[in-house]
Amino acid sequence: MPDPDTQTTLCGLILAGGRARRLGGVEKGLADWQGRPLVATAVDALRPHCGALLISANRRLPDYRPWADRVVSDAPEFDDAGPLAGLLAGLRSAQGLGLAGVLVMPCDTPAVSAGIMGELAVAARQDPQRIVLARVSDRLHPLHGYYPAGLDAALQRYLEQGGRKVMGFAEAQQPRYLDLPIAPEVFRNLNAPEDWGPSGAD
Ligand SMILES: Nc1nc2c(ncn2[C@@H]2O[C@H](COP(=O)(O)OP(=O)(O)OP(=O)(O)O)[C@@H](O)[C@H]2O)c(=O)[nH]1
Repeated sequence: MPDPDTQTTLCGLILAGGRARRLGGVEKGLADWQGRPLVATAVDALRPHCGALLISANRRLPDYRPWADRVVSDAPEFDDAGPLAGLLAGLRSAQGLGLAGVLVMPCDTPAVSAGIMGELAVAARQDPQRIVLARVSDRLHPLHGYYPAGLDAALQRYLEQGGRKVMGFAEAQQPRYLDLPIAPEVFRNLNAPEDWGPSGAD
């Protein structure tokens, strides 16, 4: 019997399309983090598990291109609709590429490693028709998980009806939860200059 872990090709999706208001509008994914653009940390975490890697971005697209196979922008009708708009663009691309679904993470959680995303990838390949969400100490992380490509139509409807909550969408689709035995701080995201330490973000 074929090993399910190797039979399903996933599409990586890094969300970097937000306006980073708490950072004063700096392009967060391109801000320096330990000598590289922050987005590079998410590339490291996703690349080993994915047949194709997408970055969801809405500004400075050429600067993201070296880091991914494709940069995808939000549909104009969902401008400023939040992370779900980026997820929809990713699901549509995965469909176009014939891939099962997207293994997603935001650009701003640099401590989330390839090992952690690998655990989510294994869970996704066991049942590629279902959403998988990371859960750490009872807290859900719906932007770290797996979404089947075939949910694009349902997500489009949710957005058209004004839905903007990632958990609201995900929980309506009977997701699986993957409990990760790690410290909650690992999922800390960078939002404000002080999260970079005394010098702040560039
Ligand atoms: N494609 C896309 N991604 C988004 C959008 N809004 C937020 N994101 C991404 O979703 C993740 C979580 O975003 P937030 O922290 O809520 O928003 P942010 O824009 O990063 O920062 P704030 O404006 O300070 O809240 C980040 O990786 C963002 O880049 C959006 O409208 N489109």
